[in-house]
Amino acid sequence: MNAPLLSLEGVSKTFHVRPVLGAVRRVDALRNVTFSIEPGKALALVGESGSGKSTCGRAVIRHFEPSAGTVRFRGENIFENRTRSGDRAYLRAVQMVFQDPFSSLNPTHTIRHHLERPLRLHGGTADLEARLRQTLADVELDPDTTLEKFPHQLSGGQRQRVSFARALAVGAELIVADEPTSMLDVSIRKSVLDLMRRLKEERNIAFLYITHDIATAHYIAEETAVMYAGQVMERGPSDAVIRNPRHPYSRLLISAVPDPAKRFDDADGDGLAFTRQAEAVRSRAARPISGYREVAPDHFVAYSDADHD
Ligand SMILES: Nc1ncnc2c1ncn2[C@@H]1O[C@H](COP(=O)(O)OP(=O)(O)OP(=O)(O)O)[C@@H](O)[C@H]1O
Repeated sequence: MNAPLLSLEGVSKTFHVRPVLGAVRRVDALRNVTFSIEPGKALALVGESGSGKSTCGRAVIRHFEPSAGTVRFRGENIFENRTRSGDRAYLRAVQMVFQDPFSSLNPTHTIRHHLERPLRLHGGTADLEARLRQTLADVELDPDTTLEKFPHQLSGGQRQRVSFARALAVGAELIVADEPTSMLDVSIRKSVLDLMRRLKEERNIAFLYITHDIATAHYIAEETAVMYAGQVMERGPSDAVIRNPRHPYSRLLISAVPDPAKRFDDADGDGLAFTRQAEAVRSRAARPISGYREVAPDHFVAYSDADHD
């Protein structure tokens, strides 16, 4: 196994929500999250809404400091010994691509403007025009028809490609892609995933791929981690986790994929029984995890001491 590019060790994040009325509410958005990603590889974080996926991505881009645990990039704790030049280097090396490319593109600027600045910061002004055109070509956009356009003149898929081009322009080594295809037409999702695969293979870029679409996790990521209530329930090779999920919660999540062969213990098609069973699985999965069992090489499944109660 190569040295990881990114590793999270026991990362937790607690938010304290202060409503206008009533007591402060504690939200344990991340609880003891551990995983790592090697250069040029992808890990998919899958889970339903509110499971903590985006919080995890935001910790990696240093949007906030975890309440506990460490995040390391190339072995260095990203929250320790910070310097201005180190911060700048990290900001370039770790880029985020969001669900809605509109939110990160300025509507009043052309695509040329969006890419020129990062390219200049990263590699100076030499051959700027050629690098600009190459960067667009790298994300399969035609420089002649794209450079002078404004974001609203592009399709959703093209805009998302511009987001990836910006990450390339600054020399990203890790891209945190938070639901990058969920706002796109189904017909073009695959082409954006294909682009991500190509960036991995040809540019050695690593991905933390955040999604609730487990089928796409399999397509892009060597490893998959299933999250629920801020905890990783199961992680391992995507094939193993998706085709042979071992944690009851992973089975429940995967049963939601429209594949009749994978229904969650619902042989008689009894919807109510399924709902009851699902609730029981969720409430057990929300208990604090005590540790992980390695059920197959690099395939870890959470257990809780409370399960024996
Ligand atoms: N800034 C914040 N303040 C308070 N609570 C927060 C904050 N950010 C996230 N949370 C809470 O943390 C939990 C995890 O949220 P998170 O957005 O990480 O989940 P998610 O799996 O990415 O969900 P989604 O797919 O809907 O984005 C949720 O209960 C959310 O309400």
